[in-house]
Parts: sequence; structure tokens; C-alpha cells
Amino acid sequence: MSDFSPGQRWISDGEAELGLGTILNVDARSVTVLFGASQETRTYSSRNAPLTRVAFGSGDRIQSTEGWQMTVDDSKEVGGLIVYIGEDDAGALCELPEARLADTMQFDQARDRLLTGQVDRNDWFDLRFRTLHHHHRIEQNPALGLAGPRIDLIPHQLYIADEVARRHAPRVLLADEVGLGKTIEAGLILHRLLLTGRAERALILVPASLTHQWLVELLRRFALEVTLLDEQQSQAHGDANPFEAGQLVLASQDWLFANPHRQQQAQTCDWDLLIVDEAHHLDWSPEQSGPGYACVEHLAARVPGMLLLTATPEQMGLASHFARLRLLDPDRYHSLEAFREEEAHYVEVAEAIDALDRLPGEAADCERVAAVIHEPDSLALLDTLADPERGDDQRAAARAQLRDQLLDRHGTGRVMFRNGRRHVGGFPERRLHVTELEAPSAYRRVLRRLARDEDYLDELLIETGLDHPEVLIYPDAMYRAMTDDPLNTEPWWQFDPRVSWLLERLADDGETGFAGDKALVIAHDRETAQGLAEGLRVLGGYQAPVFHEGLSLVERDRAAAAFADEEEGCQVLVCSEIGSEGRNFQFCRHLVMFDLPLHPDQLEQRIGRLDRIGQRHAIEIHAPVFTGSPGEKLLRWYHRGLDAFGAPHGLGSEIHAAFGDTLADSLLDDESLDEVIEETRALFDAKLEERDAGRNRLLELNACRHDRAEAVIAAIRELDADKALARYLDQALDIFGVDSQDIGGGIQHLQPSPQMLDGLPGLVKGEEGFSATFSRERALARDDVQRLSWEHPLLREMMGRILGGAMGNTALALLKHPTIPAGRLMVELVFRTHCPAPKRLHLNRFLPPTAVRVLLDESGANLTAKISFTGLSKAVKKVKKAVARDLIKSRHDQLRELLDGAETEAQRELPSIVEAAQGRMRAELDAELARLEALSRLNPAVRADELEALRRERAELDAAIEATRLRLDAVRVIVTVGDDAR
Ligand SMILES: Nc1ncnc2c1ncn2[C@@H]1O[C@H](COP(=O)(O)OP(=O)(O)OP(=O)(O)O)[C@@H](O)[C@H]1O
Repeated sequence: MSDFSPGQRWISDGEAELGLGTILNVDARSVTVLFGASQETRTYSSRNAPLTRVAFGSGDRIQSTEGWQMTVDDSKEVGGLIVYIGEDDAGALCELPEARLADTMQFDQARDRLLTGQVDRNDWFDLRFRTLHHHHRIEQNPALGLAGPRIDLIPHQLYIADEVARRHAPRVLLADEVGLGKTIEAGLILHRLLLTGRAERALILVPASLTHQWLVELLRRFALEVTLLDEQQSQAHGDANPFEAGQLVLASQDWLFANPHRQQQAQTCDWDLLIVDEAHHLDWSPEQSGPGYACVEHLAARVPGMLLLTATPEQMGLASHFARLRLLDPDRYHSLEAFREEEAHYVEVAEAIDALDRLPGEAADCERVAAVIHEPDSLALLDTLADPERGDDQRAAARAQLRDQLLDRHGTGRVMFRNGRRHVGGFPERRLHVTELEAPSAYRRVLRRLARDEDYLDELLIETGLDHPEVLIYPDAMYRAMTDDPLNTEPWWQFDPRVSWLLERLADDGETGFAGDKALVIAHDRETAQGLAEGLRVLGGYQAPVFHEGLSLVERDRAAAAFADEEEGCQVLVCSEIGSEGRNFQFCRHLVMFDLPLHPDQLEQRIGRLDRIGQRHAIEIHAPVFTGSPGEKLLRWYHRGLDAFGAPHGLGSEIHAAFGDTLADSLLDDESLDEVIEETRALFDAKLEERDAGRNRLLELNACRHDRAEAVIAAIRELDADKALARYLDQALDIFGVDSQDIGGGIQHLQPSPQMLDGLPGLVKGEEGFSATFSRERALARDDVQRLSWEHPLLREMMGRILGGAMGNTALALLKHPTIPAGRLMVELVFRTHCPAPKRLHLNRFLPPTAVRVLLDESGANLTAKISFTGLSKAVKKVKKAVARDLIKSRHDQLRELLDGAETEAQRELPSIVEAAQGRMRAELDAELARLEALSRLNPAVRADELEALRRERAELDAAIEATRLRLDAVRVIVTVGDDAR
């Protein structure tokens, strides 16, 4: 195109938001344009520059660089430049050369773009309308934010995510048993909060050993990119606050808790959500709080949302557990005593819930229920349920409602979610294999002396510097510490029979051997783990990676990856106690307890590495112990006293608190041990019964309401099966310049074409792109294949760009029609509801941008109902841009009038849209408000600020919906042509 001249005003077709450009320079090949408002300069090839000349017509309002405005009557050309002639606001005749048009004049609105001759491709318009339509649908879907992640649809996780993420600034303790998917639940909650605009910034604090695993899970399963912050990264930011570097920041607790300066920086940022994994490490006692607790306490006072994750909430004692609940809600959890007392009452509530199933029946059951309900609505439901005259359906509905009310209104269920294997089901069996070995003489010597001489234990503690009872149950550590003993000349692993036993098992292809299988070995001490790995290497030629807290993160990840690799990976991984917490090793089924931990929760954490979602085999737990040793006694206590190798029961802390000390004193004495075991068992059985009846029963019942979970799953499945997604994606990829190739097996490869519009996630010109599938199952089976859904970042980016920009908001097309004479005009207008409201209100769930389509013929008659969008879309033909511009220029005045007329037509639709949205909003929020109000009278776990926030939210939503306006979003001009037209 050679008709560029310096000083002319043009506008970018693809980037209308740059504003009005001025031609700076033109040569044979290129044209350079300055966009004054955005201070951008662009150089284009003059042959195919994506630019449109701006030419105003009669009636248009234009603005000068000095700020005065005029209405155009006419124009003339002087030296290749347009001079506009018209009236200013005072009615005086004036002229404005185009060079003096204000740079800030906006041309992204459909009306302005159309009337100044800027038309986009017809298929862009088409895509825009479809985008609006799908966006409207998806935003209201109850599964929004839960449907995209690459996860199996596991009911208890989806229930929790749905329940928590719908709350205002959720603050909860995710306390599912080990390996049931707390990370996944936290990821789902975060994902939904981000997608619905309820959160924008989150800080995630995890033990150093888990940073990489979190990073990978968030990216691979949730397509969330987080900034991993450590000291080195932070220093690279100089004086700036490194926590401002990303929206989602992941940091290691070990680093942050030890670094007051960085803590201060983290506290000064605005976060919407704080996530703390392995929160049982945040220890607190009435006398003192640990550094981790103090740091999180400061953050908790400022950050509105908080998720604490732990599988063993009571590992550090009940007081510590209470203190963590207090972090979540200081008003509710103010007194440990009151908390204890309240718990005693849960048995009655749980019994009442069970009694519901037996009603109508015994009068005692009715009284049991009546004793715990006081609200009139609940009493009315009980009347219905207890009345034998009522029909089955009526009674079933009342039973379900009453059960929900009881669960809702009592207990810690709102703050704490705990699912157990027993409740979730489908977990593999655990099998314990004990091998008794004879203790080597180096250990026996000490044990014999201990048995003979009562005072020797004190001496031993001083000599080794170890604690009691560790010195007894970790004989290799004791041996290592006795450095002055002249008999201790060789490394412990040279003579410790557990090492040769392990070597035999690794090569054994019998039933309990590990040949051809992987084995995870856990030892308490880091030095034991290191020594053992050395022993395996020297004595058996095994290259066993070691995994312990002293390794750098990269080294740990390397060790875990070397173990995980199915084909080339190593057979055995040796871990220290703390080093493996939270890690995923469910691909392995043999667990070797090289020794035993002292706390039952740690024992459960060990088994939890393998007994996780995804484990397909029975778990074989191998424990080599020395006959008659303290270690063997400890095993007996675990096994017989509290069935610690069976399914998890969550009673470990209580039992340990009651018997830990007595047990330690009995480790050298068989007789007293038998007594301890007996007493432990008695307490364990009693607690088990109590647990099943009381608090844990309530927690379990509350942690997953199956009907709600099933409803969420059904909504997700509906989105998974949405055929429209593939059609939409095809069209969008084509328009955005992404090549898509079917590579078989339901997988497609997406690759940037040279024409691709920049800035699409995961796609960079010149690079190879990525493979993706619509199938949840296929994506779960293949880590290298992404899952395509409406929530995938690529789709969200494309939809966001279309709806947020001018792309496709004008078009012109030709229509061949047998009965309409050639040269007739039609305009197809799409109006969009506009409803400014803070993002946190997530107004879109009630009133997502809604399209109102209006089709007028040139006389202004409304044809909308007669000709559908799809019908018309299929019939129209594209036209060259230059032809389109000329057509628009020639029909400028007529088009202006039609645009005005269409607005009146569209406005007629607005009241019903507003009314419907208000109805949806009120129904949902009023019900939620009524539920919370009722709850708050009985259950102080409902925070007053939560109620207040909900009332405010309702009022704000009401006002925002009321103020909804319609704006023209896109317009297509359709011109009829004769049969020979092209
Ligand atoms: N819905 C799911 N779909 C696919 N994989 C899942 C799902 N839920 C959990 N997993 C897998 O199961 C394993 C355990 O999940 P996760 O790490 O979230 O458990 P956790 O409760 O946090 O464990 P821990 O108590 O050890 O911290 C992980 O490998 C995770 O990827």
C-alpha cells in the first residue's frame, strides 16, 4: 500500500488500544507510526501493514490536541492530509487538520471503529460472539475452577474444595489422613479462588524438602506458575521486596522461619491467601511458641484467607493443635479449657445424627435428637420425621435436612476437615513382616551391661550425648557416639545384620523379597541413612540414593527422581525420618522400617509415603529387629498396644502422651512392658470407641457430604463432555495463528505458526509448542500431555483477549439472498451487559457478561427473532477490507442511524436480565445468610466478620447488578449482493 503520508492518522487493527497513530516516516518498504498516547513506535512493512486510516464523517465528534471538541460536517484534503470542517461546542464554524487530532482519542469501541472504517475479519466477529456465549455459560457453572485441574475426581477432595472456596476469605485446617490429597485440596481451592477473582496473591510456605514437589504439582496439575523464593533469589532483588516478585510465591519454611528480615518483608505484602503445609511443625505451648508459629501468627493477623495442612494435627499435643485452630480464628478458639469441654458434647451430637436413621421409632431416639436441637426450624423437621403418618419421601427429606443442620451447627467442621481412609475407602491393605535378628556383639555388650547395672544408663547418656530412650532404640547411633571405646574400630554397617538382611531381601525374588521391585528404607537418623547407603554400596554394589534433611533441595529432588524412574531408576532409596515427610512414593510397595520412630504419628507419616492415593498394591512393611532389644519391645508396643501398622486411626498423639514416658522406662524390662502394652491397649480401645462416637465421627461426617460431592462431580463431568469446547478451540487457534495437528490417541500437538499473535501461554514463535488432550484420563496417564479445558491458561488467555480488547468487534460481510434485492443493508449488533464491581465479589457467577443480539434491516425493522446468529453466520461471505471500508464510507449516515435505533431495541431486554440475576443472587446469598445466622447462634466457629462480610457482599452485589448497563460490544454490517457478486 503506497498511500501513506507523514502526518496522516492511522490506527492499528490488532492493537486498537494503542490509540491514534501518526505516520512518522514512509519509505519504499516500511512505514513508521508513532502512537502518542501510549508512547509506542511501530514499524510495519508498507505492503501489508495492519493499519486502517482514520477518516471521520458527518456527525462524528472529534477532539483536538488542545482539548476542544467539534462535530464534523464535512472534510477536505490538503496535500494528502484531511482537514475536518464543522462546529465547535459554542456553535462556531471551525477546522481541524488531522495532524492536530488528540492522540488520546479511543478507537476500540465498536461504534467508533466501524464509523471510522475499521473492520475486522468476519470470522473474528464470529469468534467474538461465540466467546461471549461460552464465557457466559462457563462463568455460571458451579464447577468453575474445579473442572480444569488434571486430577481424578475424588469426592472428598471436591467436596472440601467446593465448600471452602465458596466462603469469604476461607480459613481452614485441612487435616485429612496422610496421603489423602491435602495438597490437591489446597491446589483446588487456590485455583478456584484465582479463577473467580476472589484471590489474586497467595503465599505458600512448605518444608524445604517439599518446595519442588509443590512447584511441580501446582504447575502440572493446576497449570499455576509460582515464583519459588529463596535467599539467593531474594538477594537478586537488591533493596526491593522480593515477595512482590510474583502473584503466587512459594517459599521454604526452614528459610523464612529462620530469617526475621525476610519475614518482615513477607508481612508487608498484600496477600489474599496463606497456605502452610505440614502445619504440625508450628508448635506452641502456653509458655512459648516456636519461630514458625510466631511467623505464621503475624502473617495470619494480616492475611484474610488461610489454609493450614497437616495429616497429624495433634502430633505436637492438643495444646498445639488448639493453638493452630486459634491461628485460624482467634475469637472462636480463645480458651483451651472451653475447647476441651465442648468436645465432650460432640458424642451426643454424633449419637443424635445416628438416631436420625432410626426415626420414627423408639421414643428414646427422638429424645436423643431433641436434646441437641433448639432452633424452631430443626424442631419442625424433627416433628415431620417422628410422625409415622407422613410419607416416606417427606420423612427422607426432613431426615437429610436435619442431618445437614446438625452437622453444620455443631463441632469444628467448619474450620477443620478430616477425612480418614475408613470413610473414603478403596485403600490397599497394609501387611507387617517382622524379622528377628540376633544383635551383633557390639550392641549386645552394651545391652547386657545395661541389664546388669542400673547406673550404667546414666553413664551411657553422658558418654554418648544421646537422649533417653533414643540411646536404647538406635543402637547404631549409640555405637557411633561411643568414639572412645577401643573396640569400636569399624563402621557400624560392616557388622550390623540389618544391612546384610536388607541386601539379601533386595536380591530375593521370593514372596517377601524385593527383587524386581522398589523398596523405600526409612531410618530415624540422617547418619544412619548415610551409613546404610554406604554399606549397601560397599557390601552389595547397590547405588542407593540417600534422602535426608542435610541435602540441598536439588540433591533431594535428584535422589527422589532417581528412585522414581521406572526404567532406569534405582531399586532402593534410603531416607531419614524428616527428610521424606510429605513426599510421594506410592509407586513403591515395600517399606523397610530400618528402625522405628518414637512417635506414632511419625510412624504413620512413614507409611503414608507409600499408602497414598495412586497406590495399587498391598503395602508390605518390613521391620528387622534385634531379638529382645528395646527396638523389638517398641515394635511390640506399637503393634499390640495400638495397632500402629494397621490402618491409621489418629489416636497416636493421645496414646503417646499417656504412655510415652512409661514406655521409655519399660524398654529394658519385659515384664513391665507387658503391663504397659496391656494398659495401652485398654486405653486405645476405649479411645477408638469414643472417637467413633464423638469428635472424629462428627469430623468424618462433616468432611465429605456425598450428595454435594456428587453434584460437583456431575457438573465437572458435564464440562468435561462439552463438545462445544473442541469446536471453539479449533476456531480460536486458527484465528490466533496456532497450528494444531492430530497426533493420534486423542492427542493434538499445538504449535505456533509464523503469524501467531504473541503472548499466548506455552507458545513461543520458533519453539515447538505442546501436546494436549481433552480427555481427563489420558492427561492423567501422561505427564507430557496437557489437559485442555475451558480453564486451561491458553483458552483463558484467548477468551480474555477477545473480550477485553477490540478484536472482532466490527465486521462487514456479504449476503446472497434470493428475495432481498442487492445493495440492501442489515446490521447485526451485539450488546453486552456492563456491570463494574470489585473482582472479589465474583459478580460473574450471577451476571456474567451477557450478550443481547439485535438484527435490523435498513428500515430499522427488528429481524432478531426471525434470523438466528448461526443461520446468518453460515450464509454470509467475507469481503476484502478495502471494499468493506468503501462500503461503510458510502453508507456512513445510514449506519449511524441504525446504530442508534438498535440501542433502543436492546435496552428493552435489560430489565429482565437484571431481574433474573438479582433473583439468582438473592436466592443463593439469602439462603447462605440464613444458614450462617442459624449456625452462628449455636456454633461459634462461624465468625462474626464472616456474617458481616456476607451481608455486605449481598448489598454490594445488589447495587452492582441494579446499575447494569448495556454497551455495544460488536457490530457486523451485512450487505446483500446479486448472484454474480464475489
Ligand atoms: N484427585 C487426585 N488425582 C490424582 N492424583 C491425586 C489426587 N489426589 C491425590 N493424588 C496424588 O496422591 C498423592 C497424595 O496426595 P497429596 O500429596 O495431596 O496428599 P497429602 O494429604 O498432602 O499427603 P501428606 O499427608 O503426605 O502431606 C500425590 O501423589 C497426589 O498427586
